[in-house]
Amino acid sequence: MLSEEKVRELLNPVQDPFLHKTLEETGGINNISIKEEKNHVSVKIGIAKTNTAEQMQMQQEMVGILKKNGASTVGLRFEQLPDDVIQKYQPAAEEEQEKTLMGGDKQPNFIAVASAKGGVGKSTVTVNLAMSLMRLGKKVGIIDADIYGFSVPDMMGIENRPQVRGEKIIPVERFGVQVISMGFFVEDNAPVIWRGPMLGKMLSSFFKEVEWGDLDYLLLDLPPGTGDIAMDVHEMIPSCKELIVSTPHPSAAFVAARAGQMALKTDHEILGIVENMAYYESRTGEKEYVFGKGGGDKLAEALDTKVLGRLPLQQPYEEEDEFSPSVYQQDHPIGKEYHKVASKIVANFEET
Ligand SMILES: Nc1ncnc2c1ncn2[C@@H]1O[C@H](COP(=O)(O)OP(=O)(O)OP(=O)(O)O)[C@@H](O)[C@H]1O
Repeated sequence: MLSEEKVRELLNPVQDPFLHKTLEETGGINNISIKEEKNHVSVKIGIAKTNTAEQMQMQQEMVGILKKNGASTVGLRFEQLPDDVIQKYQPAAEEEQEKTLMGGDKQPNFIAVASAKGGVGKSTVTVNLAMSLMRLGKKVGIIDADIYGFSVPDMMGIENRPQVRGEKIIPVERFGVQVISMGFFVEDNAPVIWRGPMLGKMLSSFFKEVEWGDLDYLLLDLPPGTGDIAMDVHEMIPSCKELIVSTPHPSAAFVAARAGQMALKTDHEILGIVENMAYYESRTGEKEYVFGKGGGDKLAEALDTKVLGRLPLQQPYEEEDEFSPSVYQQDHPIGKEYHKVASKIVANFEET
């Protein structure tokens, strides 16, 4: 016959699946009751998140332990641990989870490139920022997760597909940057109806199943908006910092502010804002503010951050770049502006 002490002793080492601490440490074992005549054990368990697949697994594990040790029937009830307990252990648990995200010892600095709406140049900025970081001597990877259009491979002129080595996917290297795009895995870039959970899974397999090597920076080109995918990223990579791409039109900035607000809410640091299509520079060097002016500054003020760079509308008369029309070389005026943005970003990461 099991005693209350014995039940506690048996369950003490079981781990809270979210906090990665034992139930003994979290104080998660409550109200043990034993009905001797039926040899029935019931326990109330406190864990960080209830009604999850992890809870089911834990339940099976605990029922197994108690039955193996003599209980005929087991009744477990789960409740959420008090907030102060969760807050005490959560940060360490998140760090732990992040450490194992990509398998290796060293985790890269994560940058999520976000925009509130499509077509503002988020992918263009991702690609060029990656190039500039690489030119600063950093090892850089890109995950193109913008399900509304996987534009990174085209922008970088990538025609080959990733190789598979053993169980791992080898990213495509282009101009010294490692690239994985969801577009590599869909037939002819065919539109797919993506749903939040699918996307989250896809992202996490990009972390785990891709042989990234030791990266310094991993840039995520996210779908525009503040939807599920952004939430998934926030949850998976708490240390991820956000770069927001916006256009100079004040109302565009207003929309982008919503994305930024979410980053603030979830404690994500905002690196800053890149204002794209900020002006048009005529042949004579005059700047014309085709899409208005001041949006980036307004947004920066609203989000308590800075405008890291302003990129002009690309001039149509320029000769084709050696790479591809969207990738600027180091000595190109736009390439130089990206270099400045990249340097500020490196400084941000290196001082924190
Ligand atoms: N500064 C610029 N001047 C001229 N054209 C630009 C500029 N920035 C981006 N573009 C063009 O605008 C289009 C959209 O850019 P991009 O794909 O980078 O935006 P996006 O925000 O990632 O869009 P989506 O969310 O729809 O994928 C592309 O054709 C790109 O070449």
